[in-house]
Amino acid sequence: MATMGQLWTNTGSSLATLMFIYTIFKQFFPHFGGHLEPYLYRLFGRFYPYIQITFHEYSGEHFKRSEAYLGIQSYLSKDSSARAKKLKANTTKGSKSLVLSMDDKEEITDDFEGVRVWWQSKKEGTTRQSFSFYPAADEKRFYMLRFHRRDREVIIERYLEHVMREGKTIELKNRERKLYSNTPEQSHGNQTKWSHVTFEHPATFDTLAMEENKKEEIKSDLIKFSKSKDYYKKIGKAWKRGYLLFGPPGTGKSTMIAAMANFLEYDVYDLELTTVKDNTHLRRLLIETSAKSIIVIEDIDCSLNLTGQRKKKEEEEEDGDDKKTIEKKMMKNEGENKESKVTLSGLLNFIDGLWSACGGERIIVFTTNFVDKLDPALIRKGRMDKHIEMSYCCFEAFKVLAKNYLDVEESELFEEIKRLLEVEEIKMTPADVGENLLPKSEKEGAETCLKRLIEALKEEKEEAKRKVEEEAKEKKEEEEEKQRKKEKKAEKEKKKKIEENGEEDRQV
Ligand SMILES: Nc1ncnc2c1ncn2[C@@H]1O[C@H](COP(=O)(O)OP(=O)(O)OP(=O)(O)O)[C@@H](O)[C@H]1O
Ligand SMILES: [Mg+2]
Repeated sequence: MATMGQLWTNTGSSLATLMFIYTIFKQFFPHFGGHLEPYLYRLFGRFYPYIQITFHEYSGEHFKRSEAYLGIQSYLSKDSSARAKKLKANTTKGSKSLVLSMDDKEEITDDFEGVRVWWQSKKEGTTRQSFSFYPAADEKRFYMLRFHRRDREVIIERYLEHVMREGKTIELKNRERKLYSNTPEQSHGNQTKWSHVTFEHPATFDTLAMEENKKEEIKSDLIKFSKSKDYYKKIGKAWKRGYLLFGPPGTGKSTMIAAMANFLEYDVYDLELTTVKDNTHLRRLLIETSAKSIIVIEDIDCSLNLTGQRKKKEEEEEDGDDKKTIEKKMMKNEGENKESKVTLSGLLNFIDGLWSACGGERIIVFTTNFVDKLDPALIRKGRMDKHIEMSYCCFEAFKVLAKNYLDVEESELFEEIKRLLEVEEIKMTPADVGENLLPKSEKEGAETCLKRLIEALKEEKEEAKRKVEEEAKEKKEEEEEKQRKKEKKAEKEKKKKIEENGEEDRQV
């Protein structure tokens, strides 16, 4: 004999079947039994053990597609392309590839923590033929999530959050990344000051010529940062990190930024400080940046004219509080340079003032060729948390370039190159090494390119030798000049003293 439980289950499933038939029936005869519907649903609800949640495509104002709907669409795209029989392909604005999602009336299942749920893509709307720019006016699309009521807690408390998080991640992965730059204010009136193009720089950490352990250190630092949302919250710090890249021109600072952006899949905001009118404008630009982005200020020393100012400072006063003095200089700079009134304190505020905490998950990168000339206040830890020196090409870095440029991992010419770089300590930037390794015609093989590099390195050595000799000569001449001046001065003083003594004798 059937137990009571089984009886209820059977009744429940029969009612569910009835309800299903009724829904299909309704699609063909939409006006039938409208007044009965509330009673039917109430009766049905008593036995039907499932809960349904709908997520509409357009909710709220401004015809903006709902974030939840888009998140679910992305989340389901990974499963639906494998499981659903009818798929729909879409190009979404800002997405780099086609988004496949299940077609209307399709259903797929999903499992989470041992709980099964059903997702259905649905559409409701009029059959009337009309024209509208907004599909929401005629058709209302939505996703319907169905789950057993005993799983309510798991779904509400964890599953939905999981869907949104995963969906966001897929969305971010699929989106076209952008390179923003700030344009001079006058041409844009009150509109947003960032303009953008698609970011397509091919540099990656694999193509970056650098010691392997240094690369790994930077990569793990970036990964740690991107996964530390809760940690930053716990320690009460805004979720951002500052990097200072310094080194001579052509050592890969800009390339490193591109590699970082590609590694983290972040957007890049290239901030040109000289076109920023004042501190308020700078703050506004910061607010307009999105999360998951790298804000770059290249050649910070040139942007704020700190080097020139610093020279004057050294002449004027030997010691004193660095920050105050530079700030003073920058105030002066305001008068001299009508175009930009950004001050050091404005920039410091930009990096770690209260506004900088808006949005979160941002990396700020400064690059400079002259790290010693920068204000210590600007680059202290906490503002620029990680200082990375980009230096001349070492043998390990050369091997990366040889592999990338020539597909060569071993060659007998490597020994000579190693000797020149390590024993002779010849300094050549990765940019120059790369240029020498680059085949200049179809006929040029790897060996020709490597030999060209060896020649160039030797030339560099001669050049360096010449430079050292020249510098020594200049120094010697300077010393001699100094000595001459000193002797002249001593002679003058001696003469003066004799004259004074003679005067005194006469008076006596
Ligand atoms: N470490 C490197 N690894 C791979 N390629 C490099 C590296 N350094 C330089 N290059 C090559 O040299 C070119 C110039 O490098 P990059 O613009 O990154 O130098 P930089 O340090 O930013 O110079 P600058 O100080 O003048 O801005 C790049 O296009 C890249 O191809
Ligand atoms: Mg650069």
